[in-house]
Amino acid sequence: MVEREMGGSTDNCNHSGDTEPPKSPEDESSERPEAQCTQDLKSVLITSVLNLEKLDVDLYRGTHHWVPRSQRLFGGQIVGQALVAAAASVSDNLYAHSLHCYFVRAGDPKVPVLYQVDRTRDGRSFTVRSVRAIQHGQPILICQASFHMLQPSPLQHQFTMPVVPQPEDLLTVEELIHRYLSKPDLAKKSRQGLNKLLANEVPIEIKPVHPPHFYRLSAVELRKLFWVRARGYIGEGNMKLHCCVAAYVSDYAFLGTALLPHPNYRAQFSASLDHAMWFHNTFRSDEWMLYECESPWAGGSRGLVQGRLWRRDGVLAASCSQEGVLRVKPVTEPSKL
Ligand SMILES: CC(C)(COP(=O)(O)OP(=O)(O)OC[C@H]1O[C@@H](n2cnc3c(N)ncnc32)[C@H](O)[C@@H]1OP(=O)(O)O)[C@@H](O)C(=O)NCCC(=O)NCCSC(=O)CCCCC(=O)O
Repeated sequence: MVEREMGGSTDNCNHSGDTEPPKSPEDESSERPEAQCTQDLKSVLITSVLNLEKLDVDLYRGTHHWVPRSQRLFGGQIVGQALVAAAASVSDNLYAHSLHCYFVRAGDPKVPVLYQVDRTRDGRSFTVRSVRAIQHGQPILICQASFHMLQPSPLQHQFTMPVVPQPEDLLTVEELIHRYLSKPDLAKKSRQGLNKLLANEVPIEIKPVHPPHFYRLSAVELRKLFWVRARGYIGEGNMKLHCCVAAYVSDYAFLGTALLPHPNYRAQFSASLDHAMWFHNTFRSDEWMLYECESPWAGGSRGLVQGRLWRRDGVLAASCSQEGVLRVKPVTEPSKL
């Protein structure tokens, strides 16, 4: 499996010029001490979704775990698996620092995905890989990923992390749904929809910062903020893997951010057209990170969304950007949540 080839416990994400990769607080905190984590289930993202089968040199096969109701493959899965395939032929002293993808066809959940890697360039400081995700002989995703060696610099800056409640003070999506389901006057259609959501086996834990905005579109808050982490244990060390998990996580409920300013419309057809990520510092995708999502623009049946993944210590871990097709229809009845 590719994971074993990915250079084991090396740190392979870009650092913002530090000589030593910054320790995230969780590495020092006792939030999930290694001893306790060994009792946690190893994340299915690692054991299955991002554990590609090597078929030949630069050719891998990925399987599916969770498929959205749209029955097209989840974009984050294809991006995460493509990054695993790209990283497999990159040496341990290089770190994933960016990726750019186009989703050119819907993924078919009935068949696996093949990942064909082209070793585009091995430069002195930067290495680039191109990946085609293929089903039925046709590309569903084209992706370029770039890797950089550690090159410290005095030039460093970042935005400031938003001030929000800590994850320990918030409820998970599942806890919120159970709270909504306990309402006796909940509309039958809403109850059915929420039970379907509960049945999802999404391998990600989410704690919305503003639950009503998370479920009931309101034009008050034009940003979506939620704490997010991979379900289960991944552990320290292999930053390539954490970048692949972050790629998976970054596409979840991302495009929907473009609907926030339009509470009177809902998506009739939505799909990610592209996805770009930049990895800035080390992080643990199996520890809580704050995902700050906003939409600077929408029009012409498309919406642009941008996201920042923050470590709890305020360090910016990664930035994401995506445009999607958004065909909408008016909301006929207000949310009954
Ligand atoms: C479909 C893609 C994006 C474009 O392919 P193209 O061949 O150009 O198709 P369209 O012409 O767009 O037709 C698609 C579909 O839409 C119908 N259609 C077309 N024009 C209109 C219109 N003006 N009004 C209404 N409907 C229209 C058309 O008839 C077709 O319907 P169908 O015949 O029933 O299919 C193509 O490039 C593509 O599929 N790319 C892959 C996209 C993808 O799979 N992305 C990753 C998965 S999506 C994801 O993971 C995020 C989900 C977002 C949820 C969230 O974050 O909240």
